[in-house]
Amino acid sequence: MNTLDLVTHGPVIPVIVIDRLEDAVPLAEALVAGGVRVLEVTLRTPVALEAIRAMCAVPGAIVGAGTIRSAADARAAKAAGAVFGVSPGYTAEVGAACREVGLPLLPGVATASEVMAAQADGLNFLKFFPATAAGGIPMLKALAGPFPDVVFCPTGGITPATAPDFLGLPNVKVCGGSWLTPADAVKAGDWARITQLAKEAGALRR
Ligand SMILES: O=C(O)C(=O)C[C@H](O)[C@H](O)COP(=O)(O)O
Repeated sequence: MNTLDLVTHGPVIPVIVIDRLEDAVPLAEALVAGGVRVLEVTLRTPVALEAIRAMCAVPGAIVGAGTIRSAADARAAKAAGAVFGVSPGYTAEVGAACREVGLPLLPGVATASEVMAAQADGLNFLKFFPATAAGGIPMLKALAGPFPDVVFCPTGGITPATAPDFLGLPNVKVCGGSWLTPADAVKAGDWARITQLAKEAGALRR
């Protein structure tokens, strides 16, 4: 798989935090039912790898691991069944580990130097993180000049209200965000609400 294939499934990649393993499968099913198949599960919680393993069995789900910060994270994500990895920033170590284990990487960048480092390692589809705090739409427009060959997935601080403006940029093909899986909805097991949020995200135009 090429990470750019991920953009063909819809305009939003949900960023998911799983605290309770038993939420993993119903949450993935709720998102897929709403038409959102590409799922980024952050490695922020102790059950994240087990959650990835469980979610991979959900028909239609395309499960990746977020918060890849080290070679060990890349190896663990691959072993858990993740089909892509997302990192908040980029290091050559993480890039090399992902290549070694065969985990397509969507690496995070926030500056021109980081774009250059990622491109030097052959990566041209990049997460712009933290999108809003790091300059938002003006920054993405500015980066389009020197980097016409880079496609971005802005993530961080994006809302349903601001997503359409990001998605309207020529160098943005998809955006990421946690709003599809509000913590209170997950805690309450309100899967219908998550399916509805997924449907609304899928309808955002780009
Ligand atoms: O753990 C990670 O590496 C991440 O994935 C960071 C997330 O991309 C942002 O936290 C997105 O979160 P929101 O700003 O709530 O949409």
